[in-house]
Amino acid sequence: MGSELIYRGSETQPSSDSYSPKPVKPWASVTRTIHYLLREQRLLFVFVGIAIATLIFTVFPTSSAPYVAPHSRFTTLIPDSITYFPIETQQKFSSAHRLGFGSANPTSKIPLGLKRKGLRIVVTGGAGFVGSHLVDRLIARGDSVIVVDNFFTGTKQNVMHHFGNPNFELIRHDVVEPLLLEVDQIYHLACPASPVHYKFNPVKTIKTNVVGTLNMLGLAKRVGARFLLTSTSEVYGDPLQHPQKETYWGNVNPIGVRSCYDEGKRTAETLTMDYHRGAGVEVRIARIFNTYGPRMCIDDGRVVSNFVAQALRKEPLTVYGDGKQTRSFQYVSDLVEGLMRLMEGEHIGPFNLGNPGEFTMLELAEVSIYYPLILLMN
Ligand SMILES: O=c1ccn([C@@H]2O[C@H](COP(=O)(O)OP(=O)(O)O[C@H]3OC[C@@H](O)[C@H](O)[C@H]3O)[C@@H](O)[C@H]2O)c(=O)[nH]1
Repeated sequence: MGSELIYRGSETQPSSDSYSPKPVKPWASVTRTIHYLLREQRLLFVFVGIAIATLIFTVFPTSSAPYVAPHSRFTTLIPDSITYFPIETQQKFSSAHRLGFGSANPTSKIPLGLKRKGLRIVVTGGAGFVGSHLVDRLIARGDSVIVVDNFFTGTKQNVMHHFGNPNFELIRHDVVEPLLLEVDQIYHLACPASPVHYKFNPVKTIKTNVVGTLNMLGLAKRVGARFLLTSTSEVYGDPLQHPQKETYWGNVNPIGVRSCYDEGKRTAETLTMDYHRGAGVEVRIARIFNTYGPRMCIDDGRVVSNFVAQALRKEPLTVYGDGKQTRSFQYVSDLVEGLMRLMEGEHIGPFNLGNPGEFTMLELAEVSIYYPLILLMN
């Protein structure tokens, strides 16, 4: 008897034992669902739910909406060229911007507990006097920095304290040649800035300013990076207004010995604004005034380093002309602070970065006699 209770799967069950339910009418389940929905105003709740969802998605569009440059006066879309990159890269890039991390909107609040995401930043001329101080600050902030420098006026010594840091890379490269790097921001500093250096090879100087800036703007457009041009107070030339405001168009000699730099930077500014208007690149323009500080070469040729070196050597100070020409001077850390704030801020057109006070060269000479003494006492 017991053995008969054991189910033998392989054996065919007698057809008389098999259960055969009544065939289901195909429309029965549909009518049941309709009845269910009509009872207790369930259909009404469904419609109310749909209406609420539609309202939410209309008022707060989701991440599938295309990114619109928040600071652009022309609210242009990020260029299609971002599709050159793998899908993960696109997602990383676009989500970083939408979340407001790093660059998109400095005023947007980062959710509590979420650490600021490090940016990938290229600094052209990053081994130079100003560039190396900027690199120090960016690395300290937690960003990944790629320095691009041809070492014409920059030196490895200025950045060698970062060698071995995984967030730091150094590329020997001249910006007059194109370069493709995947980055979020570009600080474009590469160009000799001291009159002695930029007059050394004027054709190379203007080429660096025009072709070099064109290449870096092309890179910014291609990868959707924000671009900062370091321009100069020299775009005002021999100014007829004091102090110079950004709205002043300047008084520049187009054929003088300084024109390779002055006109080169003016063209670089033009290119920068045209890439913004024409291609939607997010741009910043810093007009940098005379800057001094550590890592300035003693043979830089600019007036501060000349005066300090001469005073240390107890040589007479070389005041050119009548010494009544004026300049405004700023310490390098103030400039770097200004560059970073400008990059993260909203201002798109040119912005003066310099101390508002103006010194004559005669006044500076007096200060310089005492300044080296302070250095020696320390
Ligand atoms: O030994 C010197 C050197 C310079 N000078 C004078 O000091 C003034 C300042 O000259 P600098 O060589 O320091 O440089 P400039 O102020 O002309 O330009 C500098 O500052 C602005 C930056 O954007 C430029 O890139 C940078 O070259 C000039 O009038 C110059 O003739 C001297 O009187 N003696």
